[in-house]
Amino acid sequence: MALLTRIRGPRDLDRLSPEQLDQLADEIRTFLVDAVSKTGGHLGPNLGVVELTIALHRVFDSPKDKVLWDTGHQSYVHKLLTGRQDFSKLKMKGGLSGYPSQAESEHDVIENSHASTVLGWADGLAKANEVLRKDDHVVAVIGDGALTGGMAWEALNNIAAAKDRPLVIVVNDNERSYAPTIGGLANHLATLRTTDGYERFLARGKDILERTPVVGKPLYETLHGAKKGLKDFIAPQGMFEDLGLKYVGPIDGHDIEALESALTRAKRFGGPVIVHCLTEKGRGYQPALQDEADRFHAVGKIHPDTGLPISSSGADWTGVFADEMVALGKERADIVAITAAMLQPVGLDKFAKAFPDRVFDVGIAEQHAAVSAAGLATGGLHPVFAVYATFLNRAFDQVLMDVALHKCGVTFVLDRAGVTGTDGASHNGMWDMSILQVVPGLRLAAPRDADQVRAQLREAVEVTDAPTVVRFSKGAVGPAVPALRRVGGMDVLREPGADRPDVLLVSVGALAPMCLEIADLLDRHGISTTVVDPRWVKPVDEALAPLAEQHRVVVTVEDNSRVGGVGSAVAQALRDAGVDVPLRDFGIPPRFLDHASRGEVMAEIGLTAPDIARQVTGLVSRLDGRFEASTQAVEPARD
Ligand SMILES: Cc1ncc(C[n+]2csc(CCOP(=O)(O)OP(=O)(O)O)c2C)c(N)n1
Ligand SMILES: CC(=O)[C@@H](O)[C@H](O)COP(=O)(O)O
Ligand SMILES: [Mg+2]
Repeated sequence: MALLTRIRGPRDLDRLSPEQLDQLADEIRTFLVDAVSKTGGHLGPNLGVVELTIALHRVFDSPKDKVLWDTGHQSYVHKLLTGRQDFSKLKMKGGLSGYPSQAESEHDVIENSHASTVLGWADGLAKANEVLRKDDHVVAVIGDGALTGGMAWEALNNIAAAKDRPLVIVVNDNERSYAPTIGGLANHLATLRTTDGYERFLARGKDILERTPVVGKPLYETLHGAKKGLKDFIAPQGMFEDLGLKYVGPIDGHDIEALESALTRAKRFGGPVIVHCLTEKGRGYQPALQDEADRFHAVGKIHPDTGLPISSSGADWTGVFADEMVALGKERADIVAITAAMLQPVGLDKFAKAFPDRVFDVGIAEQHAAVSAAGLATGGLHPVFAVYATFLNRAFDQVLMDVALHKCGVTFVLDRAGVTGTDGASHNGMWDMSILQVVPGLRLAAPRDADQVRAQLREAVEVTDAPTVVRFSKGAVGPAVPALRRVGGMDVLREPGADRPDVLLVSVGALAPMCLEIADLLDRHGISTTVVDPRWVKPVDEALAPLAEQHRVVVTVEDNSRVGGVGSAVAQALRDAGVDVPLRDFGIPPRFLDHASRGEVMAEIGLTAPDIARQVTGLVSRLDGRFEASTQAVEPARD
């Protein structure tokens, strides 16, 4: 790492020779494989942008110039070149974030990790430069996958309209999101990729053309003068230029010299310009290149030599869903699946293999996925849209106005719900149960174990006149949590050992084992507890209020924001039913949570059995005190 360790900031790149730059690129790849194999992280995307990042930081002057990354997962090389080379705790508590982070560096302008936002940011920053008469440059790097998101096109529509507002858009085209990028845009990029376009034609022939005079001028200048007509003659430039954006490319994204030349021209252009760079995801690392599924998009800890995972985790929630979808698909020909560019991560790859004609990858387009699902349902099918909980945030209006208002039978399967931890604030699935509470008719299931995932998915796809949601956690699924009996639609998981129970503990989803542990701890303090799993947390089960009435305190525990979540809904249902039992809701505080392991985050926010048991014990003793105090106060009066 002779060169890399000497790079403290982007300007240290300026003095390196072309040979040294190539050596630096090699060192960076070695560093990435070595570091990320120890911690896990986004290996494939970063291996693909090594030369591009070097070139960007040589041509532009960050942080004066703003370099933005969409989605943000490929910013590791940028981190390495901007003074952050300690990757030993990548994505861990106290270590580097897996995404751009303002707290880490002045070179990180935005903190992003939800895709397709960067062109909007760039548009705003470029407009601010114009209004404030600043000459800083704005550069937005966007992948071919992120470019499938509708927000990117809303931004392009604005960007293209201002011909004199400088903005450099680098399209990092590696032909893949996780899997190969799909759709008309992907096809168009493929055409541009293989076309010997105008730029390339001119660049290749420049020497000859400059030496060839035509009517007193070199042919090169003559051709430049002819511009558009000539371009169309050589190769249609397609939609970027038709939109009004200057197109430069395609450029070999692993050739630093070619990249610098293209970026320098783009920087001088004085208007919006697209620089189309061709890169290879997983470049230089055989295990990644051989991984057809996702080119090591995001790995756990791996053996650096083989790329094999260090430990294979047991059955996970996603896998349970994946298998049940295949079973359902065999039973019902009307069930179809939708993914927003995450076929494998959400477990729909098995369904796709079994029923290739019944799965739709819509690109990184959650809003469109929801509306398209409404169309599929109206057309007579039952769509299951499997998506990470945090990414459904994007499609709230579509769930409300298209799916729910139209009473469409669409099932949303929310993977990675609750605290996910290491991906930081943006990836925790902690808002779904709040935002979805307000959707009329929507029913939401939070299965507590694998059996319940299967059972509740089946119940969900039976619903034909409303949206249904099934949400589950990230990672390994725990052992089955048996029910003792059913009250209404709810499972009683633990009966109180007393005639007059103290606490009704309402457990949400995967937190069932923790709630049983809380009940055991309370038992040791003489507090008797019923633990109930409502299974369907929206609407609140009608049997809950009568059950609550038999207890002295209701406690809800959920891995969702405390604001507007299940606890709030239960409190409202009890009020509506005229049940006056004190309620204490435990959930995630309404703040953005720093990256750390799931366990560390849960401990930090007090979502652990000992923490909750301590607080409930305090609450019950305070109630006891109040009861005794009011008895004492009343007694003298009676005398
Ligand atoms: C709104 C949203 N949906 C889904 C994702 C998950 N996701 C992260 S990266 C990625 C693929 C990005 O592809 P591309 O932009 O081409 O970048 P590459 O990894 O190929 O470099 C997806 C789907 C996300 N981050 N944000
Ligand atoms: C950048 C992004 O949004 C995804 O790549 C995400 O980080 C993957 O998360 P999982 O590792 O939980 O699949
Ligand atoms: Mg890509």
